[in-house]
Amino acid sequence: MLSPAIFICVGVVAIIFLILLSSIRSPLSHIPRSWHTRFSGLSIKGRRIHCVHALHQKYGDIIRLTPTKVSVAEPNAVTQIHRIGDNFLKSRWYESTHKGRDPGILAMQNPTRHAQRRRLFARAFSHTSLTTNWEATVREKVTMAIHRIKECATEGGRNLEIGMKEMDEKNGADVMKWWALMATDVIARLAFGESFHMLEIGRQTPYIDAVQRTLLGSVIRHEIPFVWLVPRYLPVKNLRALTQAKSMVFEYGERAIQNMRREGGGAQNLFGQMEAAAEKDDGMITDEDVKAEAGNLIATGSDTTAVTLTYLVWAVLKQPALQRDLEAEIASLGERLDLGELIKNAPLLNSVIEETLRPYRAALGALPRMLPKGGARFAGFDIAAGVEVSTQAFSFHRDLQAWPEPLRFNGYRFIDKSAMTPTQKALMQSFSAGSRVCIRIHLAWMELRLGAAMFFWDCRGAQLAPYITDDMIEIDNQFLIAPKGHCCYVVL
Ligand code: HEM
Repeated sequence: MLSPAIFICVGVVAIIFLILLSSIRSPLSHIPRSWHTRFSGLSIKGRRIHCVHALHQKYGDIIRLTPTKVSVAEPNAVTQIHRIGDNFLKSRWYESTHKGRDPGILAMQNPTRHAQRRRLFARAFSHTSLTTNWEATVREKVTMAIHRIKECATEGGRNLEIGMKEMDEKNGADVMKWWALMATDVIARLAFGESFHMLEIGRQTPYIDAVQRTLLGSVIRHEIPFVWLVPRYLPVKNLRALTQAKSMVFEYGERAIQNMRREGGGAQNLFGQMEAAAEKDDGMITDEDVKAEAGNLIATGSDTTAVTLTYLVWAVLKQPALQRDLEAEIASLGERLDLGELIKNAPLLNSVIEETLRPYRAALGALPRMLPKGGARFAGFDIAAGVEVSTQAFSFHRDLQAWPEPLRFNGYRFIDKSAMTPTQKALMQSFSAGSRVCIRIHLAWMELRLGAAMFFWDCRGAQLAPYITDDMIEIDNQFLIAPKGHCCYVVL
């Protein structure tokens, strides 16, 4: 019988042999790479976007990440991958995170099913439908968030004066927390037909904890699959909660179905509207679809907006001259802060939002796609069909050739859009592009405009709390990005 030591040695030799074999047989041997990505992608896990960016800076715009995966930052290639009709389908990773269940619109691979699902969402999420049916709800939630921020920031300012300097609710308003509660309350109203009242209670519900665990679980499963197998067999509560979160999210979707049945196809019920659209379209939306999409809406619609608004406030408060200019522009618009006015007559506000989305677009990391039949040629490199290519906005939104001083936050950068070069226009993919562009782009813009405008109207003169360091705001990334300290406190 083999001793355990021999057994382990044979296993290690077999693994090394397989790694060498996959490296030798890789169809990507001609693509620039570091010595380690020639063999595996293990070294880029963890701080993925930073590692991939560093590799791009060293080896160029087209690099090999593993023996079977490529990352692309060359402007023409990025545009081609995210263009309508070029058939770069989402990679298998998306659907693998939803084994055995409807993946929902974000993860769907099949282009026909995806187009059908998008059509069902289209009417409810058009700019006109949103302003007619949802502006009042969004405005109400933003107003409440700003009220809570102002309250905490004012108390924080007073306490700091008397020398209380610890990072604490009493010493400032954590804008990241309040933006997250605001965005989640908005999307819960849309998806479930009821508010979760998180702004009123000041914290997130267990359901939102479960949604966040689901996202974390998907990332772990993708990045380190063998580690994912372990938690379900360990008697540790938090680890088991991680693996059970997805079922909880799915089951909670029942609430969305009940509300949909109660409210029918009314303008204030998203799924009711989708069901009505499906009937007209000769299609259908099942209860399972509603459950999947309700969870998806919460996952995609909360932290994306909250992180963007957090970085926006931080970046503006870091530059007092920019803050003064922005506050003056908002003050000139009148107390109502009409959405039409914010779109047409607030060039600095819109420029600051776009500039925030450049280095801090919430989904800055890799968006993986499969190369279609016939493969592609990117920047002189032929890549075979079926290979996974990903683009990461973290790299092409700070491309040294495309953007002057890409690492500087320049709130005035997008004031004169006619001065943008064709490359900048092609690369500025704040909400991605092509057929998989963010479907709630109008809702996101509404929340960003109202959130930023009301903040700089009501919290004029706000400052970053003294204990908020640049290091705490550094980008941490999983699927989305977030400040490393997971908070950003301000005082008045
Ligand atoms: C500032 C806020 C936001 C940013 C920066 C953002 C960004 C993005 C990006 C980059 C994608 C492409 C993802 C991919 O290819 O895998 C995307 C897709 C998507 N986003 Fe957003 N998003 C934002 C807000 C929202 C909100 C508020 C919702 C929901 C209420 C939402 C729902 C979705 C959905 C469902 C998709 C998938 C679309 C499809 O595949 O057809 N997003 N978003």
